[in-house]
Parts: sequence; C-alpha cells; structure tokens
Amino acid sequence: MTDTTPSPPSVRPRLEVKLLDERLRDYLPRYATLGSAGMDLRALLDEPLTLEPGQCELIRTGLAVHIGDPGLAGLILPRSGLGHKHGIVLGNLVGLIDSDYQGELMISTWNRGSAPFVLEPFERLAQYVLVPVIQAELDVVDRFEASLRGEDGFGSSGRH
Ligand SMILES: O=c1ccn([C@H]2C[C@H](O)[C@@H](COP(=O)(O)OP(=O)(O)OP(=O)(O)O)O2)c(=O)[nH]1
Ligand SMILES: [Mg+2]
Repeated sequence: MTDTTPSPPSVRPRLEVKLLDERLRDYLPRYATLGSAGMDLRALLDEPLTLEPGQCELIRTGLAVHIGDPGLAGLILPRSGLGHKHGIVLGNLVGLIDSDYQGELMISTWNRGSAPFVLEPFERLAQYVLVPVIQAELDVVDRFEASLRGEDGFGSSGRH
C-alpha cells in the first residue's frame, strides 16, 4: 500500500501562525507523512516538567494560529502513544479551537496514569487537526415529524 496522494498545496487552506517564542522556528508543526491527519504540537518548556499521577497542567505551545474561516475549526487531540503507554492525555479530553481565536494554543496536559511522567522541552505532546465546521440556525418547533428511532437511545437497540 502506498501513501495517498496529497492535496495539491494550492487547495490546502493556509493558516496564519505567530511564533510567540523564537525557538519555535526550529520546531514548526508539520504533517509527518503525506496522509497524516494532524500536526504534532510541542511543549514549550524551559526545563523538564514532572507530572505526578493525577496532575494536570496547562502547557504552552508558543504558537498562535488564526484560522479566520468560520467553516473550519482546530482540534487538539492526544497522541496515542503517550496516552496509551504513559497515561498522558488532555485534561479537557479534546481541545476545540475556534476559528476566531487568536491567542496561544494551550495544551491541558493530564497524567491519568499511575507513575510520574517527565515531559521534556519541545517534546511532541499533542496533535492539531483542522476540521470542517457547519454552523446551524435553530428553528424552535413544538413537535418533530416521527422518525423510526423516535426518542430511543442509550443502548435501546441492544448490545450486539
Ligand atoms: O485545549 C484547548 C482548548 C481551547 N483553547 C483555546 C482556543 C479556544 O478557541 C478557546 C476557547 O475554548 P472553549 O470555547 O473550549 O473554552 P471555554 O471554556 O468555553 O472558554 P470561552 O468562554 O473563552 O469560550 O480556548 C486552547 O488553547 N486549548
Ligand atoms: Mg467557549
């Protein structure tokens, strides 16, 4: 199996990014492979930081990204290796980045594991995924036209 053909660069949306720390010039996020969905975000730290079991800290990335298009949003997601092997996940589970946010991307970093974890400066800590968004208008109604499912949910169709 080969990598999928990437979108031509011309159709990729362009995102404005501010580097809030000059050291980030050497660590710009990038897609690791042609088919990568996310770009890794690194921890902007001056020295290693030990996260004790249960500890949650807001970690700087040194990056501000202005998406600028309400039809797009950013997601900050955990890296699966850190999450599965070391229990390093996100304190907010998923970070949602609004298209009009112009501040620094921050990573709520939670050690949900049972051992201390030492986070190294510029370690790849989470990933940033750009996703399409559709904003809706709400129409208030008294009743819905009946559907097959109706109000059934939460396992109403059984487990298997
Ligand atoms: O993991 C995250 C989540 C959010 N943000 C930033 C970007 C986002 O656009 C803004 C607001 O996020 P959200 O709307 O999820 O938080 P809130 O608690 O509702 O804050 P607000 O009242 O500012 O909307 O915070 C981050 O930097 N990292
Ligand atoms: Mg909000």
